[in-house]
Amino acid sequence: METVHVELGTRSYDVRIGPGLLARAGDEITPLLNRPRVVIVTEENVAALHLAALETALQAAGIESEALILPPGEATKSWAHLTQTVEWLLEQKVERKDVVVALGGGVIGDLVGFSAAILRRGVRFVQMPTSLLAQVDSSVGGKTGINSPHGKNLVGAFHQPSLVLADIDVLGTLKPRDFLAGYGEVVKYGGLGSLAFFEWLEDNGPALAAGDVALRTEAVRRSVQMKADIVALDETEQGDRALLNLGHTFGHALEAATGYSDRLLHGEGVAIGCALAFETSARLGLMSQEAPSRLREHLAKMGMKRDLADIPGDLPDANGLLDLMGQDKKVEAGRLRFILARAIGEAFVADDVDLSVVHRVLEEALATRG
Ligand SMILES: NC(=O)c1ccc[n+]([C@@H]2O[C@H](COP(=O)([O-])OP(=O)(O)OC[C@H]3O[C@@H](n4cnc5c(N)ncnc54)[C@H](O)[C@@H]3O)[C@@H](O)[C@H]2O)c1
Ligand SMILES: O=C(O)C(=O)C[C@@H](O)[C@H](O)[C@H](O)COP(=O)(O)O
Ligand SMILES: [Zn+2]
Repeated sequence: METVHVELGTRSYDVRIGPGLLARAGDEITPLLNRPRVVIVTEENVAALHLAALETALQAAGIESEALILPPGEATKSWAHLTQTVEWLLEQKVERKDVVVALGGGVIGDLVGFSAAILRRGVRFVQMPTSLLAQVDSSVGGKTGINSPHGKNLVGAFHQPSLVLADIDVLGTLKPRDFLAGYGEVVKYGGLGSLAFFEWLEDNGPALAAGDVALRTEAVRRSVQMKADIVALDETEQGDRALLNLGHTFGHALEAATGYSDRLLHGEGVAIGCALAFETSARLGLMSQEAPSRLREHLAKMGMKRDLADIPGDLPDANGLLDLMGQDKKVEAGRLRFILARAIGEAFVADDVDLSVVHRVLEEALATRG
């Protein structure tokens, strides 16, 4: 088993990564408990596949548990399900010193983390990420929240988990589309901070997607280590944490444009968004045209969405997409900021981007949709 430590002073915690962690959950969680009881929040798909195993593991360690099972999908990151979750936690008489377990993908992790942040002004929670996306990204770093009709993740809080248990075996039950969406965030790490990691993915991506547990563990470990290093330096995104947003200014606008639906999953939006951010960087003369082409080539080899043409149904025009970007949390004094790059692995936060260039990139990308 691998452990990545997230160093945040009194809010520090470990991320454990490896096969068989679900079965060890009781032993891992016991040291955190004030009494031998936890509450679990999960969703239907994950509950059907993995909740019984978790409950058995907790029972074996003498820990009682109750579970709330929510509907799956991005629409669950909503005011309605936040209310439902918080009211259920209160009904369960969850105390300040108790621990809430979030068992699921990024949707459950974000919703439950935010519920824990506001319940009795803050209770501890453990992330048990079950999707690739949640293991490499959303379970680590403490960004929690829900979506608003105005945009993605617009209501939330920074609330760090007390422990993250990433069981690599549970990735085996993911649908290929969900696995590849998570892979979009993995590629993002290479794109933002490490050409060496990107090259490793070019070599190992297909075997990793095919199910190799050692390669999956290594991809999760390296991604989480990169995120932990950035978060330790800038927990609340005053500066360089924004690099983790590579691809998201575009991606979040596309998710809003597609109604947070199955038309476009978050990780798919991120992959397309990374390609658009690289394309914009190349048009601005910051990087060679070879970089966006190489990124797209890798996404194509993995069988992933990489262009606006890969999104089914209608999309707004370039102005409409730029409008949606106006709700991005990186906006300062009314000005959009983008994560651009000088090369693969060399991203930076750009404050003064010529929006006519972004507009042209979007128009040309939209034109390929026929
Ligand atoms: N907080 C952060 O830092 C952060 C980072 C990245 C993404 N996010 C958020 O995460 C969300 C996306 O996360 P996601 O891609 O995990 O979505 P998700 O939680 O909807 O999971 C994707 C799909 O996989 C299914 N699933 C999950 N685990 C499974 C398993 N082991 N076996 C079979 N099916 C399984 C789910 O039921 C769902 O249908 C978005 O809302 C995004 O904004 C947050
Ligand atoms: O942890 C971060 O910081 C990230 O930006 C990670 C992203 O992958 C994630 O999607 C995050 O929720 C986006 O943040 P937001 O602040 O743009 O909502
Ligand atoms: Zn993301």
